[in-house]
Amino acid sequence: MEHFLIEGGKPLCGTVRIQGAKNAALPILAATVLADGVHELYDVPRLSDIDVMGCILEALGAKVTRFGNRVVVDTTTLRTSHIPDTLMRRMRSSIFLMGPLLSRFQEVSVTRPGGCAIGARPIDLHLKGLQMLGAQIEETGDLIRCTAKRLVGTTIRLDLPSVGATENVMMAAVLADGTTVIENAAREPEIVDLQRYLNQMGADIEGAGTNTIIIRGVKRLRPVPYEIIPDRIVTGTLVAAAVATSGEVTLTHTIPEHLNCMLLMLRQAGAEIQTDGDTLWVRGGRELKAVGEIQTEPYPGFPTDLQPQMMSLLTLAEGISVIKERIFDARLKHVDALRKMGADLDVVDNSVRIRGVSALSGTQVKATDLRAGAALVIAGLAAHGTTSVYGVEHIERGYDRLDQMFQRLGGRIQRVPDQFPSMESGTF
Ligand SMILES: CC(=O)N[C@H]1[C@@H](OP(=O)(O)OP(=O)(O)OC[C@H]2O[C@@H](n3ccc(=O)[nH]c3=O)[C@H](O)[C@@H]2O)O[C@H](CO)[C@@H](O)[C@@H]1O
Ligand SMILES: C=C(OP(=O)(O)O)C(=O)O
Repeated sequence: MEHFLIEGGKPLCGTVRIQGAKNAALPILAATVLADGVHELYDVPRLSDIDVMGCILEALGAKVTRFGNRVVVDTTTLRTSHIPDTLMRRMRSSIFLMGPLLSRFQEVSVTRPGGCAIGARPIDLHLKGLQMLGAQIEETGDLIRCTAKRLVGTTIRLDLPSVGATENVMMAAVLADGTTVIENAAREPEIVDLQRYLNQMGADIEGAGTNTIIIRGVKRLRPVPYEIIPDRIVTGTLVAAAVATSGEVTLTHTIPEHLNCMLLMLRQAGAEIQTDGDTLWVRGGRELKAVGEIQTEPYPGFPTDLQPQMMSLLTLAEGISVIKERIFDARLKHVDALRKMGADLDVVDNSVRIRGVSALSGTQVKATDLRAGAALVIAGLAAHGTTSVYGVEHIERGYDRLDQMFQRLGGRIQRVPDQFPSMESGTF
């Protein structure tokens, strides 16, 4: 096992190109099973979650090959719609295959997906959506078997705007008979990207990005080459790191408007931010100011996937800020590690009251999930002294070589082997 060893206190400086978006690439890879043929996807980040999706597609019979950031998926050899439990459990996004496999094979069998330990993450809305399209669902022990001779379009009102359920229903409905309307749909940019991809394959979908998505079923789809959008969460992570270290960073290959809510907060905190087309420039002020209250919300609100990183930054902002996590019920596991680094944080229910301190100090901390890991790396880069961040495997789910990205910005971060295996097992 390896960990990140960070020598903090150096402002980040320089230019980085942002990777393709994990949360766009995963459903798009799942959607390849909707059409027979050879699919070419560009700007697919090198992440462990993408590797797991590749393994699942191969277990289904597809051939998956990576050439740098281009991934080629040949779905002509698909032969089964059963996903083994060991693969289902490896990430949340395994569930994205349910809708497309049901559409292609008229049946799919899966177990519950795994994923980061950030709270209960039921799949009731996914199942309800598929049922409303005409699927029969049987649960035997851990196995969920879903069958449908025919999927038929209907109006589906989601109880809450779930990103995954919106995407799963879109993918199941695209080849269904008639028209499906998803009301109270999630509006995230990755859903717009999925719509764009499916439409280029021959689908007839409109409304992604609003809370009503209309999917008119078509007879067939065909493979098309497609480039994944830039990752807004990685962009936000780098912006937060630049501001936390009082650095000056230029990010290329971004879509700045996907981060409007966070950029507004950072300007309030004292950062200077400019955008020009797909380039985002940020300079952290020397004195950071608290920002009042931030609540995580579905897009276009403040993203839960940037909450831990924003918290790291606000631990250094003068005054009191409050962050309330409203999407997941257990996404505050980074709080203890930040406290260990000297942050002044009080937790009440799902709210954290942050009293800014003048400095953090380096120590040994452990990432408990993907974005918590990114937050601890930011804290380490800003802290005095040396920080060791364990749990790198969580970070690799969503960041394409995070250490090298920060090194390019002058960050003193290295990936080093764990000397004491016991560090991995609970000395934190
Ligand atoms: C691969 C991917 O795109 N992951 C993102 C996606 O996850 P994911 O699609 O899993 O997140 P959802 O939008 O579905 O979850 C939002 C909330 O809805 C609840 N819920 C969801 C489905 C369901 O059937 N029943 C239910 O109650 C969840 O427990 C959670 O409290 O959106 C999240 C919210 O922006 C992000 O943090 C994740 O990074
Ligand atoms: C929670 C996340 O991802 P997933 O839904 O894949 O677990 C994330 O990207 O922060």
